[in-house]
Amino acid sequence: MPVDLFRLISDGKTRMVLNEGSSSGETWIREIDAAERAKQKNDRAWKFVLDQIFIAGDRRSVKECVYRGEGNANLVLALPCERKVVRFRKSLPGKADPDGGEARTRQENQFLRVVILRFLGEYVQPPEIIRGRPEDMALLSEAIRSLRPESRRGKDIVEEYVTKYVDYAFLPAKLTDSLQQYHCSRPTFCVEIKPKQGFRHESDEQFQRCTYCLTQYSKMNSGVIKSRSTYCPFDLFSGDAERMKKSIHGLLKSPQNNLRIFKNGNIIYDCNSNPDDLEYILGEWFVASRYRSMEQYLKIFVRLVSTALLREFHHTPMNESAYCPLARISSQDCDNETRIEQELVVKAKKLLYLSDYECNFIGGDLLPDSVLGRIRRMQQLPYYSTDIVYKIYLKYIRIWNDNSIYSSMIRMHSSKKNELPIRIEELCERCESARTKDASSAAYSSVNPSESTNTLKPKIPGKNGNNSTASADFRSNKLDRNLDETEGEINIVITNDELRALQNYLLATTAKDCSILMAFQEIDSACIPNVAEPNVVETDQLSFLVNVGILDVDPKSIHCIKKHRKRDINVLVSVTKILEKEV
Ligand SMILES: O=P(O)(O)O[C@@H]1[C@@H](OP(=O)(O)O)[C@H](OP(=O)(O)O)[C@H](O)[C@H](OP(=O)(O)O)[C@H]1OP(=O)(O)O
Ligand SMILES: Nc1ncnc2c1ncn2[C@@H]1O[C@H](COP(=O)(O)OP(=O)(O)OP(=O)(O)O)[C@@H](O)[C@H]1O
Repeated sequence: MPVDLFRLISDGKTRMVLNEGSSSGETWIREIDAAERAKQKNDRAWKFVLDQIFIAGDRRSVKECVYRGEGNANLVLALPCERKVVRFRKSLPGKADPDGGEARTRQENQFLRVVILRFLGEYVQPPEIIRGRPEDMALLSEAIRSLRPESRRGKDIVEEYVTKYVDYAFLPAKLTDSLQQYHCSRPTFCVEIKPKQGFRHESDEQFQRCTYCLTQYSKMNSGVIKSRSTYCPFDLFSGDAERMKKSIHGLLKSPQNNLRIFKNGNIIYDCNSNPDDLEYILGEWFVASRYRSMEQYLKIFVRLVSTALLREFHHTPMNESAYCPLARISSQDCDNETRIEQELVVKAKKLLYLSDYECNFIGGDLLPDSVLGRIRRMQQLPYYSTDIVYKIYLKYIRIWNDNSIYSSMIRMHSSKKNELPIRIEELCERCESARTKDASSAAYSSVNPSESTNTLKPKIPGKNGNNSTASADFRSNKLDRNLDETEGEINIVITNDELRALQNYLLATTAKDCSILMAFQEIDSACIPNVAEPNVVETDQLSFLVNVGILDVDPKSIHCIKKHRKRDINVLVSVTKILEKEV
């Protein structure tokens, strides 16, 4: 834009330029006007967010009901007037993205719309992106500090780009609006389950226990939990009534970070609760039931939750073409180089065998459009064994980063045939030309969503093989990214199948870490509103309106492959340590 024009616009004299203007000047002005309108709209949206969070007129105290929860990466606050939540990315001190999280947030949003929706359909509702002000983040962070669990306070909310999602702890207005005529205002109860891994590939069948059950040993060993849970994801994903009941009982007994119950958006049962409180909680929930014993309450709870997990709520096309098998790999890719030390594996296997307990890996039928069916199907995406995925990771990590891997994935999933978007030779040329450019130039230069899908910019390795910009990897703030000297070679070309294996492994990881939220509101059977049939569940002479959503479907950083390798070794060490004492 010409400097004079810029000055005039920033002086607010746009009309004058329009009168004199050239056509290109007018285009600039239209763009600036649109940008200004968008900014004003964003500022209003942000103010509305803050007004719902802070106590009126006091920007230092938040309303108690707004803190919803947090995980490792994000903190979530409820927006009570809108039935929405706002999700803030957390960062370690000094590790926030320099662009306020803009590039990452935009790519995550695009990943969700283009890739995730094709797997999980309408169980996921894409968010709205809002840009807050850094000074408000500091105020917010201070004001909510006391509401946060001690163990999560190491990270803070700093980045100004935030996302606003539907609040799945409540029913959507389209279901509840019709209730108003019946003056029905019963509380909404919500059950959150983080089911974890309910499917494993044949190539990963090493142990008689599943990843979740094995991870319990390392959590015990590190003191995160006091006793191992009896919950097994394979039982939940089996679809079999008895096995599901067993798994739900396991979750209630030891909720850990896998089960939470909310009443009107407030947490009433989680890992900090006493299981003895359950009787009171369920009694309050099923107050209209003619039953009164804990056993009977549990029966209703299990039926209700199982029905919500197994029922088909939405029918949207699934991305079946993503499941085409990978080419067979050559025998040299199966060598021992990147396998976990066999001695440790054998020892753990033997101890697990002696412990005389195994997970039931038999997977039952799930309806394809049920929430469990959708999640399990995504976990089934083809990839080579975890050993080989780790090997591919080490081989290419100097060339591929989160930005390049997800840009290519988004392009692949946008294409009708699900083809890899780029010829491998083309990628090579790009790597070569990128390397000859100034190593300090940004690998992740595009924050424009349309650009980020159309250009693949491989990362430019720095001196030690480290990435030249932080933002090329989404979760750079929480991973040790100092690559060993031996890791990665630059002059090698990834094959289509290797790239697909990496991408599918990451997608499956997202599906192994997402959460399901089920909201229930009891209604009189006499006044069942005119809503779609799947949203009404009738059990034990009670009727409920139900809604189911999936959350936390963020793209996983490519470096989680390395993290998983460490986790798996740690798990086996913990298994041997604990079982040596037990068996
Ligand atoms: O590796 P896992 O299976 O222990 O899963 C991690 C979760 O641990 P969990 O076992 O569910 O307590 C972990 O959850 P917590 O922090 O333990 O609540 C995160 O969800 C982590 O994802 P990310 O690194 O934040 O993207 C999860 O890491 P990813 O596996 O998704 O990379
Ligand atoms: N759309 C939503 N509606 C209702 N509650 C939500 C929503 N999104 C998140 N929450 C609540 O906030 C909590 C933390 O959110 P989220 O799972 O996104 O955090 P995270 O840091 O990404 O988790 P993880 O540690 O699994 O990576 C959830 O467990 C859930 O209770």
